[in-house]
Amino acid sequence: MAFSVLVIALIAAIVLPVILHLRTRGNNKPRPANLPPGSMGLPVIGQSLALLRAMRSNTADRWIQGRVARYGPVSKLSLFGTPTVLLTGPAANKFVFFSDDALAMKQPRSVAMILGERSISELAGDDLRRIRGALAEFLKPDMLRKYVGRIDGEVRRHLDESWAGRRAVTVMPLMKRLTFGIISSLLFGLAPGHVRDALAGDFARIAEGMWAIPVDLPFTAFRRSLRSSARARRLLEKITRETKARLERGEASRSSDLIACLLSLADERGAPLLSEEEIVDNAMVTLVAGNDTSSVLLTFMVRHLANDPDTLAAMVQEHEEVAGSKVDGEALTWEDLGKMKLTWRVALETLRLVPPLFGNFRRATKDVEFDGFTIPRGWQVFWVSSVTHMDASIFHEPAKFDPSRFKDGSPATAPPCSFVAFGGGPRICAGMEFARVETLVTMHYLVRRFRWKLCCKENTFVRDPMPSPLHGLPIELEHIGVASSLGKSAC
Ligand code: HEM
Repeated sequence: MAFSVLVIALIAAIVLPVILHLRTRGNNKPRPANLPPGSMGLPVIGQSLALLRAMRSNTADRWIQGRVARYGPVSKLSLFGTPTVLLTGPAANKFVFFSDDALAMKQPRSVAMILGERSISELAGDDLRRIRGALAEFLKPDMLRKYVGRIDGEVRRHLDESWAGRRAVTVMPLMKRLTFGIISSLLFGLAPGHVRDALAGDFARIAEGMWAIPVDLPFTAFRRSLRSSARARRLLEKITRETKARLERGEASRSSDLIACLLSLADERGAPLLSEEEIVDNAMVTLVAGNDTSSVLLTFMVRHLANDPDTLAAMVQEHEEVAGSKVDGEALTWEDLGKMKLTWRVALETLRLVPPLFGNFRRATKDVEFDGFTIPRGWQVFWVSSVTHMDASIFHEPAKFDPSRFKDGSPATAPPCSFVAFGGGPRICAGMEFARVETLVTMHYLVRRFRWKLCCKENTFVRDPMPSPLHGLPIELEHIGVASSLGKSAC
């Protein structure tokens, strides 16, 4: 049964698109002469399977570098059924991030089916500015400073429940649980419990489907993702209705959570700034964008610190100084986070070495030139972070973990758009500050309560599509005795 479904899926995924491609080939407009070098591979399939395979075997960086060595920093290929130009290097990154008029943030169609048609990743022009501005209202520092105490409470509760008293833990699933708890509390006001757990399962399946072959047949990752997305959407619609009622009764305010904030925004005529569909789609996209990325960062920080006792010792000192200025059990504040400079440098260096987002796509809205080549209208542009992050001419000894590169917050001598873990330009990660807050708060309690040793000597990871360390990073824990006292937290 499962085998025949697989065969049908393969036929649908490979043969049908080939037929479609052959039927529509004659209608294609002539291609410009100065296309970038590179092969388009097999019709429709192109290099998609090769890239996905390389990501799963942790050789995607090498795969991309192989193309750069062969064709140069600008090359053409075909990914997910669309002709694509791969762009690498700081100048190319800058071009991608600052060419909003010519390169739209258009995800493959399958992603829009999962995340909705009105999400920030699908919109352009005034709609995009309106949605981005609305999300910024919630994600801006002035707002986030109010949430430090709530995040502090989530972190301490998580460590008490899932780390305290254990001799060994597996880091990746725990960090996913923690960041999902934080983000679902702040975005939707969801308390710990089975609704939150069920939603976490749905979002895990949603993420799996986003980089899967988009075949909507039983037992495919894509079908599971669509189903989970529909279920998550129903829950968010219910939460949106309930939040609206609570706002009307004065039981919630604009700063309660993201949904309350978006519902409270009005245009100059007093009409709601966002429709309910836009609120739900953008809450979905913010959760997807913010959950796995932060958990990957925290997991790989734990991994790097296990191998770097000097950096860990310096971080412990930084956090003991912060703790020394507080009453026992008092929650962290925004001002405390400003003192955790070394910890943020460690985070940035971890992001340089293991950027959670391997790269992303744009779509050319018109024929556009870069480096003497034409990128035709309708083609995808694929930017990747790792090639720049591992360029020895920008980052000396690029494979070395060296947080001092980020002494002033950004790599001192690097050209603009060399460090692109958060993207860049007007579409730079909208949740960068949010990520900083949850990372610093988590690390504060982690390094003061535990020491750890890696259980696996082999230091590898796969991308599926997010980086995932071998076996989820099992570690042996040593408790060093700074117990949590949640009772006194500001939460
Ligand atoms: C370590 C953590 C994170 C990393 C590495 C990261 C990385 C990125 C990157 C690279 C982009 C830009 C993609 C592109 O230009 O193609 C992006 C966009 C975005 N991120 Fe993050 N992110 C992180 C955490 C978060 C968090 C915590 C949130 C929300 C709470 C968030 C919300 C968003 C949103 C909404 C966008 C879309 C912005 C737009 O399209 O204008 N991210 N992120």
